[in-house]
Amino acid sequence: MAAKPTPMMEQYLALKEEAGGALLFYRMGDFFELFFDDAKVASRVLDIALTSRGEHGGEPVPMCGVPVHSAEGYLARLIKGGCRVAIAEQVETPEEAKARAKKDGRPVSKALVARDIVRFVTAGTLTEEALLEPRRANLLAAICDVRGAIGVAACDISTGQMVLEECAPEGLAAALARLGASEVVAPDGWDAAPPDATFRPTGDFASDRGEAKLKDLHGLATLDGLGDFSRPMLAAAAGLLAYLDHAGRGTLPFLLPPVAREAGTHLAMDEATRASLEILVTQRGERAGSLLASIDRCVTGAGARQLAEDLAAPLAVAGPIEERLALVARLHRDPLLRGDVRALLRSAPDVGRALGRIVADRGSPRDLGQVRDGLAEARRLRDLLQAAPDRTSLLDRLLPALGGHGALTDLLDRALVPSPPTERGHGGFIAEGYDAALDELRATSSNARRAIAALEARYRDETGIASLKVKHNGVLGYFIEVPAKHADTLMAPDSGFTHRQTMAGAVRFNSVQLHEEATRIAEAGGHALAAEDAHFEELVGEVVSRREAIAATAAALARIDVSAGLAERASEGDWCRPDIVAEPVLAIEQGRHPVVEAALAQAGERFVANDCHLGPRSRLWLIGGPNMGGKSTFLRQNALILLLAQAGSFVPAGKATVGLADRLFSRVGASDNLARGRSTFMVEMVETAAILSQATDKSFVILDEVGRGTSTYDGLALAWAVVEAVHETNRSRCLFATHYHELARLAETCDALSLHHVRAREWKGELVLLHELAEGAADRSYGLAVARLAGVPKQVVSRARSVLDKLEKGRAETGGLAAGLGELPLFAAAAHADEKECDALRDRLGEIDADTLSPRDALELLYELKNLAGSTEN
Ligand SMILES: Nc1ncnc2c1ncn2[C@@H]1O[C@H](COP(=O)(O)OP(=O)(O)OP(=O)(O)O)[C@@H](O)[C@H]1O
Repeated sequence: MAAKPTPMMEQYLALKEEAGGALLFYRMGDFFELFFDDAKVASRVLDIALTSRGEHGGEPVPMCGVPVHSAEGYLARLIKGGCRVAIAEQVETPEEAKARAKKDGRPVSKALVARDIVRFVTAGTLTEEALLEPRRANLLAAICDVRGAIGVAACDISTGQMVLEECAPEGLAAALARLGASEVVAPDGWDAAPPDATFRPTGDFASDRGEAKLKDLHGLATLDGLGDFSRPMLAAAAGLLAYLDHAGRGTLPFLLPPVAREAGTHLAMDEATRASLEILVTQRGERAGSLLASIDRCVTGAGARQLAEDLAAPLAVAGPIEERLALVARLHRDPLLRGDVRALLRSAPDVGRALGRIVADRGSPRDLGQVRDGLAEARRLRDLLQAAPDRTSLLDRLLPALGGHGALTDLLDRALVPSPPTERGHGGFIAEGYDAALDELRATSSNARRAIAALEARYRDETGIASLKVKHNGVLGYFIEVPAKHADTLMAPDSGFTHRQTMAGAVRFNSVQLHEEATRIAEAGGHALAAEDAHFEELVGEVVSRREAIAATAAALARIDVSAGLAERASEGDWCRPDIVAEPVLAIEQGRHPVVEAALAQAGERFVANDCHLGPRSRLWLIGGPNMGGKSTFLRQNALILLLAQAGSFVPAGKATVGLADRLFSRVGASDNLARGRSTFMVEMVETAAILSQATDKSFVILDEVGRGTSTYDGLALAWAVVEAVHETNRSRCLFATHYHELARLAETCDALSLHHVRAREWKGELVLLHELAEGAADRSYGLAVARLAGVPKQVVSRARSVLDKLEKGRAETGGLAAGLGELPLFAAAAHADEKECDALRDRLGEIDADTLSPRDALELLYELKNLAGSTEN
């Protein structure tokens, strides 16, 4: 029979049950211990030793532990490793536990300290400076379905921002891709949720609870003043708030009033487009090499976070884009002002995140210091900008938010030392002169310290022992120490010293005077600590009461940093301000790809700028040319230019006119893509299907070698049909790169399609890629020349040459791959023809009176119908 679990094990198991899927950090003295499977997971993720302790059910219990004082670093690694952690703290002292046991009549010696889970630490609920990346937002999102409409609530509890939105079920993946949340919460058993979501009870996602909770949180009678929130939005908000409440064990973090995100105000991009354009991270998941990394010149973490948000969700409305552009232009024109602004911002701490910690009750004296310094810097920035001529409308709106904190900064200035510590418990952060009583207590301590120093000198004199020292440690407090050989003098009964401890080479003593002085220090120290603690609470209260105004200041600082950073980037790279227009055009002169250009510059090479002119009469460009010729680069650079323009940035071009797009699509051919579980060709087709069903005449689409993941004939046929569909039905602006020369014949039937190619030359047998775009179809592929360039052995290339000669001869004789396509009706006509055949089938079916058919007639009819349908099969 297994032994009964110990009381401690019982307590552990109950807490573990409460922790559910989270690892349980069980506080034991100076350590957080983990047991059973939790210990195995943690020892693997943290690479720490797995030991065991006692037995449970006859088996040794696996265990590992981390010291409390360095727990943050371990937590960070566990969270990065995809774990969630429940922190179980001791919630009473051993003395209290004993007293409780005594009261209940239990043996005092076995009294167990009560423990409770005080917090769940999860990827989306972090506020600690050490656990957060300064330049990345940390979002928590909650999603749910209310009668077919999806509600999405997202917040960044490190800064308090909260956004609610609604979308169609098909839009959920794109919304989540845009948010890039660290953690997603969804109702139990909802299969449309991402599999790695945190699932919570369905009852948490009730819209009326969401509404009531938000009103309560912000002290409002109605939410109408904040925006128009739909039921799905409020249901998602309810799920989000319930999860935060659960994670914080009843304490909600800092949340600003929610903002409703309106549909149609932003440029829509799906997950595949984001991935292929490498906007925030590259396809390998790294920031270096992304668009963001190549344009981020922000000098503050908050600015970098805002820039990432701007790039993830560019705008689709001209007014706000122009406002952002005007501010970038103002700072671009004036390098001196820009330099001053950036210098001020550089020394501003992260006010938003410090505020987030303070409001969440996890703030430190250092956080108060950061709020003080950040607000002071904001005021200086306001003074600087207010004195500058030609302020833009955005700046005029931001300036008031930079000031208005005079009373608070004065208070913090007077109250805090210049660099307050991160530890609140040791005091030392309240400035001298702020509180006379505190100063007195400190004076008492330092007088006593001086008295102790004087005692040391006196005792040396009196005993004649020059090596006598007064020391201090955590266990004994103050004591007198002499080398063992002199101990006898102090051991004498009338010496005035009392023996405390004998060490290897030294002996320790106490004296009445020393004890008195030490007590004075301890008492004064204790009172001083209590006084500082009370001041800390008051100051926190002051900051909390102004939290919305402080958050507005933090947001204004971030926006100005983004604008100044973009202006800096524009002047570094000679970028231009784009003209934003409503018509569906994209006219780029001397456009460049910011990431490729920077990479080439590092290698000492020059990027060849190219023009792009898409408009109603020429909205689809078919681009051919050799491998490595620069087709993909050209496609992407134009997509990025449009994206940057709509995010309110200058663009890497000599001149740019950008017609606002509602959606941006980017697809790369199958083999360029990383395998994602499905066959690469399947992925390509799924993504192409999404474009054909969603792109509009306001969208911009780049398609790179669609169809190359399958056989030549299938690939060509698909590419042909896709180009026709985009041209005839979607009517989007589109750049289409292809290796199929045969597609050039589409120019004969599609009037808004034009042919282009990237230029190359063979010179003295070598291939020279000019990376220059020219009009007209590509003359040949240069595939073999590229293969030679890449180092394919000579014999293989020359063998390929003879195979190619044969193939080309065959093509000349038969008319090639596209022979016969001349007679093919246009896409729209073909689609119509399909409908007709389908209708014939329907008509015939309609004529049938099933009740009167004999079995023989039925069989014949089946053959007839099959025949009819046969003409539509392929
Ligand atoms: N405009 C340019 N100026 C200078 N170098 C360029 C330019 N465009 C591309 N390149 C260089 O050529 C390389 C290949 O470009 P890219 O991938 O765009 O070619 P591609 O035509 O799409 O090739 P493939 O058909 O093989 O996919 C780039 O990595 C870059 O180094």
